Amino acid sequence: MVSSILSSRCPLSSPAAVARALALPRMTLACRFQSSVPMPLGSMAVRSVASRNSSLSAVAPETSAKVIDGKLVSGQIKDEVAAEIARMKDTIGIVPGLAVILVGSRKDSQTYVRNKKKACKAVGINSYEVNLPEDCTEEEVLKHIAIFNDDSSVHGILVQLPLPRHMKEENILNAVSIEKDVDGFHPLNIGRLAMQGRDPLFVPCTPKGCMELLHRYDIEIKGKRAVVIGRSNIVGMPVALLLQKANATVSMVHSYTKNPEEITSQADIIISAAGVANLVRGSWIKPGAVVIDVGINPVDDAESPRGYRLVGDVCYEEACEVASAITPVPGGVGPMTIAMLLSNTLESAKRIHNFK
Ligand SMILES: Nc1nc(=O)c2c([nH]1)NC[C@@H]1CN(c3ccc(C(=O)N[C@@H](CCC(=O)O)C(=O)O)cc3)C=[N+]21
Ligand SMILES: [Mg+2]
Repeated sequence: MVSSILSSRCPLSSPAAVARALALPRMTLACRFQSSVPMPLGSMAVRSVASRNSSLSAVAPETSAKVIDGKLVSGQIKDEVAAEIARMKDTIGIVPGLAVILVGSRKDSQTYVRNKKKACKAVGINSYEVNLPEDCTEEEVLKHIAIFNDDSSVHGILVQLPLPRHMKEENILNAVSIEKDVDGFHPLNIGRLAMQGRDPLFVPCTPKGCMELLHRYDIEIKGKRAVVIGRSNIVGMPVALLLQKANATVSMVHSYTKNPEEITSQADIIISAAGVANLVRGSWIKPGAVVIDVGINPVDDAESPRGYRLVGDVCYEEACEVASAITPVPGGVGPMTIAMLLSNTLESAKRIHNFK
């Protein structure tokens, strides 16, 4: 399965992409790392155009990273999940169910929820959705969680994050039954993830998706140096724990890290979840390193129908010339997050109904 994936290469950039890159740095480098990391804006644009031009004329294929195709792998995983769901339905007549609670009307959250529902449908998971207004009370959300906790047709419960500011995330996440916590955000599941010799009932979807990509591309983790950029509860922290459990030596880089480039350039594996476009430059990456880009940053783009497009945390074109393998954005970790949610929901239904 992997051989066809392994041969796909970083695409050469189009003239339009070069033009966009010139406009990019000014918009995107206002990041929280800026005070600690000197990033010469002018030289970046010049350097990246120079490297693009050379790659347009003649680039040895060996210098271009393998693309880790999350879209492709997520499709394989969805097929596997769909087959298991069909087998379960045929054998015991049970169909897995996922309940999604969305509070407020953030456009990005609505898009994610819509995509999750679509993905459920594609693999045969029943999905249930509750939409609550931005100004509803915490009690209202807790009430719906309680209903889903007690509903035997629901095997997974997901409360879309972020929640409105007036709610305490901890109270909400605490209320989800750990048996149905397909996001893996319940403190008990996180606590077990952190402990040696214990396993959570669920591993958070995005971190699990990153690990699954490394595994399916036969990238060794044991004994390797891994650097995680960002320390969020939903990605940075849990993915660092998973890497550690897989016997990597793990460092965390965050907004208070002095000279992050010095740390990242020692890494065999970089997982970036900072939420800062173009943070990770080519010079931050050790030649041959594997780069997993979790960033999903909107940048203005008049040519795109939505008026913006999504980029990761990593300067993709620069990284392609240094890394041995890299995930694109879109088409990398994003689709894997959804595939892992489906897989966690199936796993939950199998466990609840003791289906092997
Ligand atoms: N309780 C909770 N659980 C989550 O798992 C959760 C959440 N809250 N809040 C927001 C983040 C973000 N997230 C993504 C899911 C899919 C893509 C995805 O499919 N991205 C596509 C393309 C997206 C596009 O083009 O719009 C890609 O990268 O190729 C991205 C991001 C889940 N999250
Ligand atoms: Mg992606």
